[in-house]
Order: sequence, then structure tokens, then C-alpha cells
Amino acid sequence: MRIAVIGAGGFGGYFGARLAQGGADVCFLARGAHLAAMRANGLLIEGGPERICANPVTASDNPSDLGVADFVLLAVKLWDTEMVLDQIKPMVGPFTTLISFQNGVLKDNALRDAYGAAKIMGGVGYVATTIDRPGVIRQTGPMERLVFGEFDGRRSARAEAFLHACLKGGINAELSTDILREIWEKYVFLVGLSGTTTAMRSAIGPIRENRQTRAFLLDVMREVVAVGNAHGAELQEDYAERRLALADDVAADMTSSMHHDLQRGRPLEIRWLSGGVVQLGSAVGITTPLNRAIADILALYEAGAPATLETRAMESSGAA
Ligand SMILES: NC(=O)C1=CN([C@@H]2O[C@H](COP(=O)(O)OP(=O)(O)OC[C@H]3O[C@@H](n4cnc5c(N)ncnc54)[C@H](OP(=O)(O)O)[C@@H]3O)[C@@H](O)[C@H]2O)C=CC1
Ligand SMILES: CC(C)(CO)C(=O)C(=O)O
Repeated sequence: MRIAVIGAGGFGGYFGARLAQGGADVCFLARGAHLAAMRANGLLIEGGPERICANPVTASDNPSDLGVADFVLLAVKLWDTEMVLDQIKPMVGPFTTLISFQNGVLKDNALRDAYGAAKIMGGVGYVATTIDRPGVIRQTGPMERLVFGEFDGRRSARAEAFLHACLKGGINAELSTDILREIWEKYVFLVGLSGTTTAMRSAIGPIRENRQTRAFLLDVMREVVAVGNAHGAELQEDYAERRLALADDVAADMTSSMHHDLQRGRPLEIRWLSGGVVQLGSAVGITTPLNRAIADILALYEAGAPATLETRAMESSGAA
């Protein structure tokens, strides 16, 4: 089974390396210094319970070099989606299945528009990873879970085959018969974690300990539950409280991929996370003031670190 991982970063690099470890024929669409390092030294996963090294790895920045795959796993940041969907045409054949493990609930619309609903399975992933340096992914917490399935709930042969490949790689993988609900469930936790850790510039530990920030986290997630249910997600009424229990369970120094991006001055996926809640809420007449506040607070950083007044002054004087 040939599995193409589109984006060899924190998420794609980690799960791609595990799939390769289990014997799957994995290839990566990667680029820049990270691609060069992967070609030279393989792909290393460190910092977690197990050190994994996939070497050699098949990787290229040219989709034609990689050829048609049985499974194409999308793991680029959401702002890169449209571009890669166009770029990967040479990798999608008549029997190819695409699964997006990107965050948010709007991601699969773009895949359907590009390749048709029959080729798409739904997916969500839980892991805490980031590119540490070219060729090296750092796992920053032990959380690991991959869930996927057909949107009509069937346990199809292709879903079973992918499950088999994941389990062989030691991945904590599940085939879901209600993947849309799974996607919303992840969204509740993710929006709470990413919104609070990024806006407050803090790992989850202090946020859940402080009475005020804990209440804020819970209310952010309650807004997502209300919006999800208005969109037919069928989440339990106390689902936000349940997710708070998950936030209590993770390591105190755990944070979100969006917080990592902020720390590195990279663009943020905020438009699809708290911003997506605001958008989906307003479509069904639900106001989401806390998510709006988070999206507004982070708007200055959405395109990456804004230039400081000092840098601007240097640029305008020609000194930079
Ligand atoms: N990391 C995590 O812990 C988790 C992430 N997710 C989700 O997974 C998705 C991916 O996130 P993450 O792995 O953190 O992101 P990363 O930025 O770590 O990885 C994405 C990688 O894809 C590369 N890429 C983008 N476009 C192309 C292209 N056209 N050709 C080749 N390579 C390309 C990027 O290169 P470059 O750096 O040059 O842009 C980067 O190396 C996001 O939606 C995120 O929210 C979900 C769960 C957990
Ligand atoms: C919430 C978490 C860490 C779970 O995988 C995540 O998806 C992210 O930070 O992007």
C-alpha cells in the first residue's frame, strides 16, 4: 500500500514515520531545508516515549516524482490547502483515497470540491509535535490518537486497510462509524486549547489551575458545542465539561500547535479555529463572544509576527 503524506511537518512527519516503521510504503511531499535534511539523514522523531528514525525516506517537492498513491494524507497548514490540492493532481489516480488530518471542521469541503466526495474519508488526529530543526520532529507530549472513517459510517475495505497499516506502525488508531461527530469533538477541545494557550501565551497547566482562566476555557468550549449542535453534530449537552476533564488529564506543559506557531512568529490557523466558530455560529444565528475575542486578539499575529516599531523605524531609515 502506497501512502503519500502531504507535508512532512509535526503531524505528517510523525504519523508518516510511524506508518513507515510498520512497513507501509510511505512517501512525503516536503520542501526546503527540511526536505534536504530528510534526504540526507532521514526523518527523526524525538522527545516522545519512543525515538523513531525513518531512513532512508522517499521524499520530493515534485508530486510527479512520487507518483499515484493509494492513500493521500493531507497534513499541511490550512492556508496551504488550496495550493497543494492543485499541486498533487499527479498523485491522485482512479483508486486513490484522500484523508485530511488538518484541524478544523471546514477542511473537507475543499477536498470534496477538488476531487469529489467518493474519494474522501474523514479524519482527525491528536498529537503534540512540531518541527524542531530540519529533518527532526519533536514530540512535546505523549498524546497520540488517529481516528478516521467513511462519512456514511460504513466500515469499508479501504478504511480497514488503512487501519491495518496504522496498527502495524504502532499508532493508536480507530475506525469511526461517526466521523463527523469525531471531527466536531476534536474541534471543541482544539478550539479551547489553542484559543486559550495562544491568546494567554501559556501552556495548559496554569490556565486550568486559575479559577478565572479555567472558567474562560470552559465557556470557549461551550460556545463550540452550541454551534456544533446547531450544525447537527449531536454532541452531548455537557460535552464541554467532558473536554475540560481531558484538559485536566494532559501534561501541564502541553500546549497547542497554534501556540507553537505564535512563539515562532509563524502565521496562525486562527481563521479556521476560533475564527471558524464565529463564522459557523453567525451562519446559524449564534453569537460566540469569547471566540470572537480570541480571534480579534490574535488578528495582529495571523499573518506571522508583525514588525515591531523598532524594525519599522530601521526599515524606513534604510538601516535594516
Ligand atoms: N503539530 C501538531 O501537533 C498537530 C497539528 N495538526 C494539524 O495538522 C496540520 C499540519 O500541522 P503541522 O504538522 O503542525 O504543520 P507544520 O508546519 O509542522 O508542517 C507542515 C509542513 O508542510 C510543508 N508544506 C506546506 N506546503 C507544502 C508544499 N506545497 N509542498 C511541500 N511541503 C509543503 C511545510 O513546509 P514550510 O514549513 O516550508 O511551510 C511544513 O514542513 C494543521 O492543520 C494542524 O492544525 C493536528 C493535530 C496536531
Ligand atoms: C489539540 C492538539 C494538540 C491535539 O492534537 C492539536 O491538534 C493542536 O494543537 O493542533
